[in-house]
Amino acid sequence: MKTVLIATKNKGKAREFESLFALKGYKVLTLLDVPEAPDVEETGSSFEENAVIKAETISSQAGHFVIADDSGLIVDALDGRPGIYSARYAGEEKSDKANLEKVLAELKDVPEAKRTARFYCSLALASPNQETITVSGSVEGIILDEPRGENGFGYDSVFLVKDLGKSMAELTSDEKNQISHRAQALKKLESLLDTFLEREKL
Ligand SMILES: O=c1[nH]c(=O)c2ncn([C@@H]3O[C@H](COP(=O)(O)OP(=O)(O)OP(=O)(O)O)[C@@H](O)[C@H]3O)c2[nH]1
Ligand SMILES: [Mg+2]
Repeated sequence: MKTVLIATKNKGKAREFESLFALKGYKVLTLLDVPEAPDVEETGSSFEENAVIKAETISSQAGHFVIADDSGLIVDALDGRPGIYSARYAGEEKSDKANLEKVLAELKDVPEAKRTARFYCSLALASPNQETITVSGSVEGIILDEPRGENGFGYDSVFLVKDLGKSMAELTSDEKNQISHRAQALKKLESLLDTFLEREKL
């Protein structure tokens, strides 16, 4: 079976990539399968820069092609925060619960009309042999005033998907994988991936 290595240690992302790539006939490995993998420092100032840093660092160590995901929540009333700091918004321990509680507290007095937000995902495809490719996807929503739903991870339970009237955590994983920022970015990567992998053989 064809295998793809995703340079992530995030369990929620790993699950989603496993389902998304299963449809294409790929087995997914992540850095959760490589306990000795280093933590790559995200020193970039954009999602794209961080995705490229993670993909290039891991692909040069692994010696083959790798995909990395840098993603997060952009809240308009918070001037775009938590943005690239979404994973660590409430501190280095990376607690999903503490992160979303911090966002809810900051939006306490903000009315619904001003609670617009989007999830954004940048994917980078890197190899020691080729120029790195990046693609992105996003999905629009509104930040709820309390969590709804049990599925997903991160901020999903407070993110009302504009077009569906449900929080991201009220969607099944299949439903999330049809509309999410990650799914949309991956759709764009799909055709590029085939060409990229053909060139790897040259
Ligand atoms: O509710 C959510 N649904 C999503 O679909 C989603 N995608 C991203 N996020 C948030 O953004 C951070 C990424 O930060 P990030 O790209 O640096 O990843 P990470 O540090 O968690 O893992 P790694 O991939 O870097 O190893 C995550 O931790 C989450 O807080 C999401 N929240
Ligand atoms: Mg990270």
